[in-house]
Amino acid sequence: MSTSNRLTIAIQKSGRLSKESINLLAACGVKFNMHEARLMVHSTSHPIDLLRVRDDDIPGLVMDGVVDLGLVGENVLEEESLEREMKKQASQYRSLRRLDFGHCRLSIALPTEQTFSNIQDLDGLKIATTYPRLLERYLGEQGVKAKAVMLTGSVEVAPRAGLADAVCDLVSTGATLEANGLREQQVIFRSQVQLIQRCEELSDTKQQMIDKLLARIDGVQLAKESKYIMLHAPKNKLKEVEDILPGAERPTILPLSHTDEIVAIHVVSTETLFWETMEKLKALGCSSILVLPIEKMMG
Ligand SMILES: Nc1ncnc2c1ncn2[C@@H]1O[C@H](COP(=O)(O)OP(=O)(O)OP(=O)(O)O)[C@@H](O)[C@H]1O
Ligand SMILES: O=P(O)(O)OC[C@H]1O[C@H](OP(=O)(O)OP(=O)(O)O)[C@H](O)[C@@H]1O
Ligand SMILES: [Mg+2]
Repeated sequence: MSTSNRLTIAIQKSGRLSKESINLLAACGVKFNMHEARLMVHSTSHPIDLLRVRDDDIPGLVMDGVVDLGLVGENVLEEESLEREMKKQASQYRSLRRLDFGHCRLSIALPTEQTFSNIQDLDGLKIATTYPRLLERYLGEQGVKAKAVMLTGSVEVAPRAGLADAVCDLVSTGATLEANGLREQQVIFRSQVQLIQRCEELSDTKQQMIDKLLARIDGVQLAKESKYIMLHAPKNKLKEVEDILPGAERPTILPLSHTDEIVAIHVVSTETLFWETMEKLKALGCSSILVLPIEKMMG
């Protein structure tokens, strides 16, 4: 695989990260004809192949140099790194970008009725988790002597099933913990998706493709954070308007037909335009205030 000039990217086959991984590539202009059953998918627009696997396998595939790139949560990435370091296996990779999806945290949770005042209360407990290395590292740092019990799924039922006293699992909204009578007590790791690359030098062709992809990813991320703001403003209030517009250091000012008193202002802003600011603009005499999403950006 690594000798060909086709770039290989490992993504999660089906789960929390699948859709957004595909969407990110699509937003970068890399197109695929997805078929649920196909584990290897060739891009129809670029010499890029997708390998659709379980997310747990992605860090290892990159670290072993089987694929060139991988999109994976930092929780899985760090767990695999620690595991491999312990076993003295290859654990190197290059972090290319942190991406704005798959945000979650790894937290220790106890049954709601159980009291918890500080981390030492975990001493002597059994904690069920899919991330034993991350948990053991945290407990070690805190000097807590608790036991990690490895479960690959349904971690939240462990206390009720009598398998453990507590859990250490991924949390986003907290709904899963609540539904299982558990209360989040301590965050031990915060995670989002990373794009990673294997360490060995790649051919110039592949590296150029990656560099181009990264520039596009940056453009997509920037566009996601930015808004295009348009409004009509009284010419004699321009200074006040510019002062309250977020990120409006160099706005475009355009004349309007049939009037010398009003101009159009266009500005790209990476900050949120809050309702309060829009109301202030209106009070200054501005009108036709539009806030539009941006699809792509390049500096
Ligand atoms: N509730 C959540 N909100 C946001 N991101 C999450 C959430 N839960 C998990 N994630 C992130 O998404 C990744 C994949 O989660 P998912 O539940 O799909 O994994 P999985 O069940 O282990 O799937 P697989 O079958 O691929 O092993 C997690 O490793 C984490 O990085
Ligand atoms: O705090 P919440 O918003 O409830 O999210 C947390 C849940 O999300 C993840 O599971 P997922 O729903 O992806 O299913 P899985 O465990 O079956 O993979 C995670 O393993 C938790 O169980
Ligand atoms: Mg998994």
